[in-house]
Amino acid sequence: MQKILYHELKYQQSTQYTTPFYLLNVINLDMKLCIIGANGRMGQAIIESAQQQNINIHSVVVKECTDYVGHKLSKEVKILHKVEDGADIIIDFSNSQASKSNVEYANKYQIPILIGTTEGHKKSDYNKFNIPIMWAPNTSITWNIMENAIEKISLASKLAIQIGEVHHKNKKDDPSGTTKQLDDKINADKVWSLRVGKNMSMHQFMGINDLEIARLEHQVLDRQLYAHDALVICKWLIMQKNQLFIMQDFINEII
Ligand SMILES: NC(=O)C1=CN([C@@H]2O[C@H](COP(=O)(O)OP(=O)(O)OC[C@H]3O[C@@H](n4cnc5c(N)ncnc54)[C@H](OP(=O)(O)O)[C@@H]3O)[C@@H](O)[C@H]2O)C=CC1
Ligand SMILES: O=C(O)C1=N[C@H](C(=O)O)C[C@H](O)C1
Repeated sequence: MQKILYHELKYQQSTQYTTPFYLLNVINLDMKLCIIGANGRMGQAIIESAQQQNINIHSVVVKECTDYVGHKLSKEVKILHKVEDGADIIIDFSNSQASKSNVEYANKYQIPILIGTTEGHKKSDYNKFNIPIMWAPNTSITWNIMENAIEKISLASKLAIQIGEVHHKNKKDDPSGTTKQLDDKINADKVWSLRVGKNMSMHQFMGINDLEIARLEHQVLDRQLYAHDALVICKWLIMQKNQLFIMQDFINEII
């Protein structure tokens, strides 16, 4: 019998991103999706991921569009519904200024919304609404589990803390929304950021004292990760009550 080496097996299995088992009951739900910022890097990744998962893309919003009817898509997607005519959920990866008015709009038509944008706005801007809202500066489920661990480590041990991030050169905000949120929670002693290449996305934590060094790092190899996990979160969000949620609410309930 031919032996398959462990690393070969892993390689064969890992060529496509698969949904972790604990999320399968969430992912099987049906929903009609609206994507805001559909022509951007994340918008395109969401379209691709939704198509792979047979999720119904109901409507899209791009910058030039003023009446919330999708048009001028750079990928071929056939959708021309108005958002308010039947979308179950809105996913917003445009920019923070747009997000503020998008949430007003979502609230008017009672459509749950995931806010994926960073920079220039804060969670408390979205306290006053009566729809399910997810505030998600980083939609990676793995990262959010790590963020939870980092918070606990920072509380439990006396460490000098450094957090850092590396992102692609086209990223508009610096430091990243993820870094800002983490720093608000753990009050790091040093925060650094770098902008390199086209696709880079990495967050890092290091805590140090005389007796130990703790390091955690999360590197995203493809935006499909953020897109896939954002869609899982949307499926969870449409079942929730009218409230502002953070990613830790989702993590605590699902995992
Ligand atoms: N939560 C998460 O996990 C992640 C969050 N992000 C965040 O998502 C946001 C988008 O990132 P990315 O896709 O890389 O950026 P892009 O610039 O590639 O995409 C943003 C898109 O939104 C469009 N846009 C701007 N204003 C509006 C508007 N008023 N209505 C509709 N569309 C609009 C832009 O058009 P134009 O180019 O013409 O201005 C562009 O097509 C950023 O804030 C980023 O930090 C990114 C990755 C993961
Ligand atoms: O713009 C990006 O790319 C990313 N933005 C988010 C952030 O600002 O934290 C999430 C992730 O880092 C990718």
